[in-house]
Amino acid sequence: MSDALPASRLTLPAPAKLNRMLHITGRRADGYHELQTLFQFLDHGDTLHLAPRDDGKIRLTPGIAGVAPEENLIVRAARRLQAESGCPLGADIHLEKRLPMGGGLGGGSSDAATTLLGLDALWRLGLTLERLAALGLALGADVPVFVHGHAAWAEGIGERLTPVTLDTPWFVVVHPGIEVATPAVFRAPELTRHTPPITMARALQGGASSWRNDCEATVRALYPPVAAALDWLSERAPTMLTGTGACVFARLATEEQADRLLAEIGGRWKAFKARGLNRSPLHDVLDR
Ligand SMILES: C[C@](O)(CO)[C@H](O)COP(=O)(O)OP(=O)(O)OC[C@H]1O[C@@H](n2ccc(N)nc2=O)[C@H](O)[C@@H]1O
Ligand SMILES: Nc1ncnc2c1ncn2[C@@H]1O[C@H](COP(=O)(O)OP(=O)(O)OP(=O)(O)O)[C@@H](O)[C@H]1O
Repeated sequence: MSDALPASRLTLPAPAKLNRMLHITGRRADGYHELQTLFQFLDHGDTLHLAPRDDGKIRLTPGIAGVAPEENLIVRAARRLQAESGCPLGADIHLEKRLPMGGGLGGGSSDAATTLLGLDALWRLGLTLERLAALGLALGADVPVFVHGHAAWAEGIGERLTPVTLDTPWFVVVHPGIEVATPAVFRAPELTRHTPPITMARALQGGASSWRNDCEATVRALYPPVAAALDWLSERAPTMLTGTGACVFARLATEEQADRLLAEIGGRWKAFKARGLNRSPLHDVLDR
């Protein structure tokens, strides 16, 4: 690391993810659930602007309503990176938030991963993706896939990753207007926790029409607005829940079909269209 303050500043994407399928295969002694899931990125997400500071302070603007600065995953990621590397530099970080919170789109995890990779570059630390992913895992189960930046088959709690290449359809993502608390879904007694593990080859061979999300029945029961959005969209295109919700996504073959569906949704819900991506746009920008 050089002594001089690096002059550069970076504008970086923090893309959303979808869980194209999600099975719950068990529960560990610490309460965390063993999953098998396929992660894919979207060409839609938050944007972070990062600039180094020479006084070691981490300043985030604007804050997120309801999230204290020291709890914000961006600030926590920056502090962990300082602690891990001993770097004396700080950062000014400006967040353009587009992804709904508690949406199952991994917004907070993606913001954390973009912070780790962005500050590693700005502070010229040269940490490996493996080390950054290990740092990130302590912040959230979904951080490692955003750090590695490739669509993946994930096992464990989401940290054992194998890169995959999935179909890249268009999606219409609908936010049913409520926030789902991930811990509440994982605490629910009726959640199915014993789907027999399958091989990655079998999951991929079945293809999109065979994929499902084990959280769906529980989320439907706990959050009727999610059930309503799933029912309405399913009549128009193959539709699934991402993560533990609240967002649901319809799969379309063409952008025109996505536009038609968005038009039909009108003002009923907040919704956006996006294309599935097998490589994170963050890694395209940073060329990692
Ligand atoms: C379900 C997924 O959306 C799939 O992508 C994610 O694994 C959830 O990731 P996340 O929102 O980053 O969740 P975390 O902040 O790691 O965990 C929130 C809470 O959900 C529960 N949790 C989460 C992940 C997991 N594999 N098992 C769990 O039981 C735990 O009670 C945990 O305290
Ligand atoms: N930078 C951040 N962006 C969003 N949420 C944050 C951030 N920092 C902390 N949080 C907290 O994390 C919680 C989960 O946010 P997030 O957007 O990651 O949910 P999610 O899309 O459901 O994620 P997942 O798919 O990983 O379950 C929020 O409710 C909020 O309290």
